[in-house]
Parts: sequence; C-alpha cells; structure tokens
Amino acid sequence: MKLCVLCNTNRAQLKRPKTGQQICKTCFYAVFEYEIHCTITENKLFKRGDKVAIAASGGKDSTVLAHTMKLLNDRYDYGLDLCLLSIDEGIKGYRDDSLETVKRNQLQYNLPLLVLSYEELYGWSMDKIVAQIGTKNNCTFCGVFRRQALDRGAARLGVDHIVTGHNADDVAETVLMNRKLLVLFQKFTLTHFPLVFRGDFARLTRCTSITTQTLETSATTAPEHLTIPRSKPFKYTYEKEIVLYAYFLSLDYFSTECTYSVEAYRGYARVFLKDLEKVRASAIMDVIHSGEAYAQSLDEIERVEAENGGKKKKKTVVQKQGTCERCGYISSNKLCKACVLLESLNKGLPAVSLE
Ligand SMILES: Nc1ncnc2c1ncn2[C@@H]1O[C@H](COP(=O)(O)OP(=O)(O)OP(=O)(O)O)[C@@H](O)[C@H]1O
Repeated sequence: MKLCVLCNTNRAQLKRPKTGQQICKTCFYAVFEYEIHCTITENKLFKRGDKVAIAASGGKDSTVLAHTMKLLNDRYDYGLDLCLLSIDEGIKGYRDDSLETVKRNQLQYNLPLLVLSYEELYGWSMDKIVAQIGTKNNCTFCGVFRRQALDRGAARLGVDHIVTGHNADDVAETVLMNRKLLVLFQKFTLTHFPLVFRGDFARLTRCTSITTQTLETSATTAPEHLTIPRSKPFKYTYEKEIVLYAYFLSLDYFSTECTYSVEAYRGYARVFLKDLEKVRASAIMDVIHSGEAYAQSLDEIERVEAENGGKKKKKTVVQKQGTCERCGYISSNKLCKACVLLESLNKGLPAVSLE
C-alpha cells in the first residue's frame, strides 16, 4: 500500500494535479483549502466586516468558491458578511437550470441570494439577442452585459467586494491570449499554434491582477471613479483540483457548457496549454508567473520612458472619467459599452464594433 506523502499514515488515494504528489483525501482537502486561505490573506483581499458578494453561476468553480469562502470565513474568522449574486442571462436550457442549482446552494450554505436578469436590466435576454444577431458575436454582448450586471447587483446589495470563480487555468489561458507572450512561448515550444491572438496589455494586466476594478475603457481613471473591487481567490487553484474537490465532497453543481459559447480564441489557448502541460507539468503556474512578470516589466518600461521624457505613459490619471449619459454607469465616453450595444440591438443592427 502506498502511503500519503504528506501525512505518511493514510493510504494515498490520488495524484495531486498541481504537484504530482500521491496523497490521501484528507490531506487533499487540507492543502486545497489552506492554499486558498493563503491566497486570500497574503494578497489581503478583504478586511474584517467587509460585505462580499460571491458571483454564483451554479457551475463547478463558483459552487466550490461559495463552499470554500463560507468554510474559510468560519474556520479563520475573517468576519465577512457573505452573499450570493447571480446574473440570469436568459438562456433557456442552460442558465435557467444552473440557477436552480444556485437556489439549492443558497439553502445548503445558508447565504442570501440576489438574482438579476438581462431582461430586467436591459430589456433583452441572450435568447432574444442571439435570435437577432446570431451566435458569431454573442459572447461580446454577454461579457459586457454581465460585467456591468455584476456591478449593478453588487451596488444593489451594498457590498464592498465581489469574488468570482476564475481559476488558474482561466488566468493562464487569458495570458496566452496575449499575442506578444504567445510568440515568446512558441519560440521554445510547439510550432503549429496559429498566431491569431490579441496583443492587449490592458487585458494582460487585468487577468494577472488578483483584484481588479471595472474600467469602462482600457484607459486608466481617477480612483474615485473606480467601481467595486473584484477578486479571484482561485487565481492559483487548478481547475482539475476544483473538479476533484467538488466530486469528492459531492457538491451540488451544474455542469453543462453554455449553448452559445463559441469563444474560438480561448479554445486555441486551452488546447495549447494542455499541450504545454504534457511536456512540462508546471505549465499553468509558469504561464501565470510569466504573465505577471511581463505585465510588471511593461509597466516599468512605460514608467522609465515617461520619466526620461520620452513616450508619455498612457493617458493616465489625467483622462477624465465620467458616467454614461444614458444609464449613469461609469464611462469615459458619452455612452458606456452596454448602451452602445443596446443601441445597435434596438436599431436592429447585426453587429457593432466597440473599439
Ligand atoms: N451568470 C452568472 N452569474 C454570476 N456570476 C457569474 C455568472 N457567470 C459567470 N459568473 C462568474 O464568473 C466566473 C467565471 O465564469 P465563466 O463563465 O468563465 O465560467 P466557469 O469557468 O464555467 O465558472 P463556473 O464553473 O463557476 O460556471 C464564475 O466562476 C462566476 O464567479
């Protein structure tokens, strides 16, 4: 019998995806939960008394997030006031079913729940949007609307902080969706990978930061115009471990993919990451750390260039950030992204560019 390498007492029951260690279930729960606790405390995500909304979709990540946030809050006495916030995008056969799971989670974890729908906020469900524009650009509409809907829900709940279930795999994939970084990775890895990825510094900074605050555009803004901070306590937690944890503990979650999800860029990044993992077990953490270092060095280059009187550091804090003249959401343009998209829908236009 092979013994768990951590406790040296129980039988090893699994090979830990993050480290390759053979461990028992009890030690797996302990390290899984303790690492999330360390991510929360080392990054000082919350302060005592904070009201925190858990963005809950009913999927594995946010269900495990609700479970661990509740458990760690009790175990380590963080003093947080937790609640669940769900956005109903209006996708029949997908979100209506996953929201049923969230409603059960609300009872299981004894947490208050607010559900806000696109229909209520925007007058359009995703089913209606797809009926009008098709499935090609629908993820753009859904992403912009959800980001704003979560902020609106959080404001309605009066919370200080939002947490989402974005995990290490999500972060690493988003890093790889940055064209410049991808080229670096390609140099010493696979050659067949298509060069279709974006070179977007704002996105790289946003995805590698553990906490972000919504900016309506990629331009930087004055702090008083920032919205509610949003954090990823699972930034260093592997998706495979989240699935194992949920499976071993028989957590109640919904596991169907969105019927309209055709995010091609992310699909490429995911396949590439899996290929990388085959040749190097630590690929996910390596990519995250490279992304963090790259974002930091780009920021440093900009700072030095600005100090030397060369290229100006991006239209920083000087840019005036106001609010959308139609809906009041933060925006540095006359209309926020959601209102631009809504205008195109209401006029019956097929697609719109947000650049
Ligand atoms: N409809 C929603 N309502 C509330 N939060 C959401 C919703 N959709 C996504 N989120 C939040 O954003 C995170 C990442 O969402 P994404 O769509 O990438 O799903 P995912 O990786 O499948 O996560 P999950 O397993 O939690 O559904 C989720 O973990 C959740 O915290």
